[in-house]
Parts: sequence; C-alpha cells; structure tokens
Amino acid sequence: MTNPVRIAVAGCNGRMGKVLVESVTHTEGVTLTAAIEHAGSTVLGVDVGELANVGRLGLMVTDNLEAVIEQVDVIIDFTRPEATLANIALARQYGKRLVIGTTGFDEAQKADIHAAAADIAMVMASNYSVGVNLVFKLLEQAAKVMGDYTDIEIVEAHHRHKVDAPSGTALSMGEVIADTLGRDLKKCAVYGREGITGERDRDTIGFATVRAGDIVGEHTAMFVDIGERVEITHKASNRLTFANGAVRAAAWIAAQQPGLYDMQDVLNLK
Ligand SMILES: NC(=O)C1=CN([C@@H]2O[C@H](COP(=O)(O)OP(=O)(O)OC[C@H]3O[C@@H](n4cnc5c(N)ncnc54)[C@H](OP(=O)(O)O)[C@@H]3O)[C@@H](O)[C@H]2O)C=CC1
Ligand SMILES: O=C(O)C1=N[C@H](C(=O)O)C[C@H](O)C1
Repeated sequence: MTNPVRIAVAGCNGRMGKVLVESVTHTEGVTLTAAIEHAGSTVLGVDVGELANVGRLGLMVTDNLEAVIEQVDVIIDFTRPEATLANIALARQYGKRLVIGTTGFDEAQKADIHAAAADIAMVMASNYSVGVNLVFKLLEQAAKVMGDYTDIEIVEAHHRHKVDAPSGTALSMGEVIADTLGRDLKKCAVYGREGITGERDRDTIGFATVRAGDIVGEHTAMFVDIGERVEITHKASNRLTFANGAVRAAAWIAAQQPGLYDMQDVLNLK
C-alpha cells in the first residue's frame, strides 16, 4: 500500500480553509499533517479539527510553515495573494508541491508563480469545482458557434466578504472565450459601466459583479443576438464542491513533475 499524501492547509481558519480540513479528513489517500494561519491569528495553538467542526485531530494551528514543512508533501493554499506568494517561495526552497486556490493575483505576482513552476509542481485554478471546469469546455463550443456575431457578457455573484472583483472564475471564463475567438482579454474586457458609455462595441466582453449576503458563487456567460440568447450558468451552493476538487488536485499533483497545471489537467479535460 502507498503512503497517504501529506497535506498542509494554509488559511485553515478561512471559509475555504475549514471545508478543506473537512474534505482532507474524509478523503482516502490523503492525510492532514499541518494547519497554517498567519502570525497574530487568534486560532494559533487551537486544534484544527475542532476549528473545522470535525472533532479533535491532535493537530494544532501554527504560523510557522517552515517548522513543519518536512512533514508535508502538498500545501493547499486558499489565502491572499501575498500569503500565497510567501508559501510558494518556501515550497520552492524545500521542493514541495502546491495547490493554489487564491484569486486576485496581479500580473507581477502571476509572473512569479510561473517562474516558480520551473522548479516545483503546482496546480492553480480559479475554480476547483468539476461543474465550472465543464463550463469552461462548454464556453469554447459556444464561442466557436456564436462568439463572432453576439454580444458577450459575464455576470458573477458572490458573498459580501469577497475582496476581489471580478471573480477569478469570471476572468477565466473571459479568457477561455477570448482565446477561442483570437481576442486579447486585456484589450477587449469592459469591467462595469457607468454614465454616458456610448453604444456597445461588439468585440468587447463585458463583466458585471454582484456582492451580497452569503452567495457561495454564481457565474453566467451570455451570448446575446437579436432575437435569441444563450446563457451558460453555474451555481455553487456549498464550498465543499471547491474543497473536494482541491483535495483531488492535491492527490494528483503529488505524482507530477515540476510545472504549472490547472484543474483541466487534473480532470483530464484537455
Ligand atoms: N479556486 C477556488 O475554487 C476558490 C477560490 N477561493 C479563493 O480563496 C481565497 C480565500 O477565500 P475565503 O476562504 O473565502 O477567504 P477567507 O478570508 O475566509 O480565508 C482566508 C484565510 O487566510 C488567512 N490568511 C491570511 N493571510 C494568511 C497568511 N499569511 N498565512 C496563512 N493564512 C492567512 C485568513 O486569516 P484572517 O481571516 O485572520 O485574515 C483567513 O483565515 C480567495 O482568494 C478566494 O477568491 C475561494 C473559493 C473557491
Ligand atoms: O471568493 C470566493 O468565495 C470564490 N472565489 C473564486 C473566484 O474568485 O472565482 C471561486 C468561487 O467562485 C468562490
């Protein structure tokens, strides 16, 4: 029998961190060996199983990833861009693998992640649900058939605590559509509208953002013509769908060579 993949959850006190702990403890072939929060967090020293409501695990939350990194094969990180970058630097130093769930990276931070992938194996995905990754494939098909002559708009809705907009998933949807149509998303994206905007340019891809209450995550891409429109929608109603996907990615990346992979690689959808 092979040894279980040893997982660290960074950001273990977050909305995603807690369900990641739950998912790891309920998944065969993986085991939780470290639970990380930032210095000054109120949960340092707390049993992470109790924090995540899965019962005592005898594993305490620490702010010192380096002190426990030799007991870890894969770090699952759903935190903030700066924290993720620091964890990647440590993983690179010790030859460890990562599953990156954090969104909201700027261009320089993305370049740093690509550089680290020369040395370590990482999965990075704006959305680890199987359904959203299927939607990415459906969007390719929709863009091929209708993208050239329709107005394309992407609408996303999330809970009031989300700090980045548009969501990483909405941006990925835009990238899939733009790539399929041979457009550059950096040039054709329109992020919200206000005032005298002028008429719509058909080559643009519009984004609209809703932040309200406890919405887990909803995304719709519209391909709108005169007389008909196609809408492709995904609605997440439980964060476990993201967590289970990320844990699946962690088990998968444990056996990969250095490089930057995404959830399409994990699901063999390419
Ligand atoms: N790819 C995907 O499928 C998904 C991605 N996400 C993304 O994951 C990220 C986290 O989301 P969510 O869980 O809702 O956010 P939360 O704010 O609930 O969780 C983030 C956690 O990270 C902690 N944190 C901050 N800095 C550090 C650090 N340096 N080291 C360790 N922990 C740190 C926070 O602590 P504190 O609260 O004390 O600041 C908090 O506990 C976001 O970028 C979100 O967009 C979310 C869902 C799915
Ligand atoms: O912050 C969230 O909650 C989510 N973030 C991801 C994103 O930015 O796309 C994925 C999911 O929609 C939930």
